[in-house]
Amino acid sequence: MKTVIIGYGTMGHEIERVLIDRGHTVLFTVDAGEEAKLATERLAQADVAIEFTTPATAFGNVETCLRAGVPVVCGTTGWNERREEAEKLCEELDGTFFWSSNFSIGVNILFRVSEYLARIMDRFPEYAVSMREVHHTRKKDAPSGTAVTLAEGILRNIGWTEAWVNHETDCPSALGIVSVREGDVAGIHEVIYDSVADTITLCHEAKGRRGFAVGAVMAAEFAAGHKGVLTMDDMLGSIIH
Ligand SMILES: NC(=O)C1=CN([C@@H]2O[C@H](COP(=O)(O)OP(=O)(O)OC[C@H]3O[C@@H](n4cnc5c(N)ncnc54)[C@H](OP(=O)(O)O)[C@@H]3O)[C@@H](O)[C@H]2O)C=CC1
Ligand SMILES: O=C(O)C1=N[C@H](C(=O)O)C[C@H](O)C1
Repeated sequence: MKTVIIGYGTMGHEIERVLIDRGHTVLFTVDAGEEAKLATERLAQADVAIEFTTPATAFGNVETCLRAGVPVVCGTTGWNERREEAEKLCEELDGTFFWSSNFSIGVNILFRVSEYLARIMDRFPEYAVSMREVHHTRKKDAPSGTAVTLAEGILRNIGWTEAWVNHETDCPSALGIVSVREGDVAGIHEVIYDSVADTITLCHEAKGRRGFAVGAVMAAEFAAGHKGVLTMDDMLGSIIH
């Protein structure tokens, strides 16, 4: 598979290592200030592009790939307000756009388990639900994209919750997400149900960034052979359900 890596930072470098390990070719990488490399005729030589940049730049890069007819896998978080626009553009152009807030297999298992637990907790309003996420200090967005996906899954399944807020709260219908930034933490996510009797905690801790990169490359392999707006459910649906 001939790939282009857009965003040659921490994830871009990790993804490059995984691509090479899996026998793929990196045609070129693009970092901030190198956007000229994304000329259609160059980009169009790729089977797939993998985009991990910043909340402010993700939409533009996804649009460029779609207009060049190149399937794009995007892991950038913090640009939810423009994702629907990207999905519409993908449909209009009959392209391929695969986004996930978290490409690691472990977190995608957590997403499923959390929704399952939320369906049970719907019947136990004596619990309060909250979340905590911890990441490195370079992270630009809060709460993390993964925390937002987890929160959306909980809100969909628990009738006594109404909205998430990005701080601690005593409001019983709100899901408070606490974001902590320290050191070089790769990513910790906790979902906590607390009552006077006990506490139930779901926790995922990434041991590094390899798991995100392997998932993103698997997504690129999948995207290179599929059309439309793709998700981890499309890729893993038959395995994790
Ligand atoms: N979905 C998932 O599984 C995961 C998602 N992420 C997300 O991926 C994103 C990137 O994370 P990470 O690699 O740690 O961040 P980094 O800051 O290490 O890397 C981002 C890179 O993108 C570059 N960049 C900025 N603007 C552009 C542009 N217009 N075109 C091309 N490159 C550009 C930056 O350059 P410069 O520094 O010079 O600005 C930097 O090198 C974040 O949104 C993060 O939340 C991270 C891990 C897993
Ligand atoms: O910025 C990161 O590092 C990460 N970002 C993603 C997120 O916002 O959820 C995924 C992972 O937690 C690492």
